[in-house]
Amino acid sequence: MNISVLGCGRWGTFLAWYANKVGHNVILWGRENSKNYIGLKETRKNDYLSLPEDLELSNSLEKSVSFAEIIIISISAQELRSFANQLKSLNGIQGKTFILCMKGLEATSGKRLSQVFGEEVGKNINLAVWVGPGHVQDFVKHIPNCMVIGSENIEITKKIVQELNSDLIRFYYGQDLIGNELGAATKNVMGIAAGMLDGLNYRSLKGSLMARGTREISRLVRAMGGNDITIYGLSHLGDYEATLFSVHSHNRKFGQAFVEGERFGKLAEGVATVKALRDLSIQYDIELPICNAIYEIIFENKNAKETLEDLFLRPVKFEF
Ligand SMILES: NC(=O)C1=CN([C@@H]2O[C@H](COP(=O)(O)OP(=O)(O)OC[C@H]3O[C@@H](n4cnc5c(N)ncnc54)[C@H](O)[C@@H]3O)[C@@H](O)[C@H]2O)C=CC1
Ligand SMILES: O=C(CO)COP(=O)(O)O
Repeated sequence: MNISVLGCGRWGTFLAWYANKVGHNVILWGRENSKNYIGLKETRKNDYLSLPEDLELSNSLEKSVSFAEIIIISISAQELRSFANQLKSLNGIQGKTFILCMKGLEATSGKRLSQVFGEEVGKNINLAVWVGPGHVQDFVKHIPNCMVIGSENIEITKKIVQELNSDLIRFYYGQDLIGNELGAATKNVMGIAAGMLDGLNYRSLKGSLMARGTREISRLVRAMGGNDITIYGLSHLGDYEATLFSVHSHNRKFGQAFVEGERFGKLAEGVATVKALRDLSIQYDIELPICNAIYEIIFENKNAKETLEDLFLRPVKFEF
C-alpha cells in the first residue's frame, strides 16, 4: 500500500521508517525550510535513525497526498488546525484515510485533534488516531511495544491495524475515541508532573501520581462523554512508563528542567494541553487538582514545591 507521512520530526520520521519496514511504499513529507527536512535531505538520517534507500523524501504536499491511500500526520498538535486548512485546499483528499499521530488538545478551544481536523477538512475522509506508548530510541533497537488505533468506524480501525500490525508494534482496536484522545493528550501533563517530582527529589511520589492522575483524568473523560475505563488502557496509563519514567520523554524532561530553572527546547505537548485542561475543568465542573497545579506552576509562576505541598492540604476524601 502507498502511505505518506506528513511531518518529519522525531515521531513522523519514525512512523515513515516503520511503515516502510512493514512493507509499504512510503513518502515522508516535510516543509522545504524546516531544519528536520533539510537535515534528512542532506544526510538521510537524524538523531534517531537512518532512512532506508527506498523511502522517498518530499517537500511537495500535493504529491505526498495524491500518492497515498493512508496519510499519517505527526506535527505539533497546536499547528494541526492551520495545517488541516492547507490540506483542505488540495485536490483529491476525499475518500482518503488520515491517521493523526499526535498527542494534544487545542489550547484555545479544548477540542480533541480529530474534532479540529474534522472541522477543517470536512466529513468526506476517513479519520483515525494512533496513540500509546513508544519511543523511537526503543523501536530502532527492536524493543517492541503495544499501541492503540481508534476511529469512529471499526471497519476503518481494523483495516489500518491489518496494514500496520507487526512483531514490533502490537496494535489494539480502540473502542472510545474520546477517551483515547483525551488519554493520550493528558498523559503528557502527568509526564510534566513526574519531571517536576524528579527535579524536586520526590521520585517516590510517582506511584501516587499514577493512581491520582488516572483518577482525575477518568472523571474528565466520563464528563466529556467517553468511557472512564479507557484511561486505564494503552493511551493513558499504558503510556506512563514511556512518559513518567523514561529518560527519553520530552514532557518529563520539560518538567524537570522547569523546576531546576533550566530551559528545555524541544516540543513538550503537555504545556499547551494543560491550558486546555484548565478551561475544560471549569466548563465541565470537574476537579483536576494535579493538572491545575501544573498550570499554576507553569503559567502563574507559583512555586513548584509549595504548590505540591498545597495538594496535600486539601480536605481528606474517599479514594474512589
Ligand atoms: N508514542 C507516540 O505516539 C509518540 C507521539 N508523539 C507525538 O508526535 C507529535 C510530534 O512530536 P515530535 O515528532 O516529537 O515533534 P518534533 O518537534 O520533533 O516534530 C514536529 C514536526 O512538525 C513540523 N511542523 C510544525 N508545525 C508545522 C506546520 N504548521 N506544518 C507542517 N509541519 C509542521 C516541524 O517542522 C517538525 O518537523 C506530538 O504530538 C507528540 O506528542 C511523539 C513521540 C511518540
Ligand atoms: O508519547 C510518547 C511516548 O509514548 C513520547 O512522549 P514525550 O513527547 O514526552 O517524549
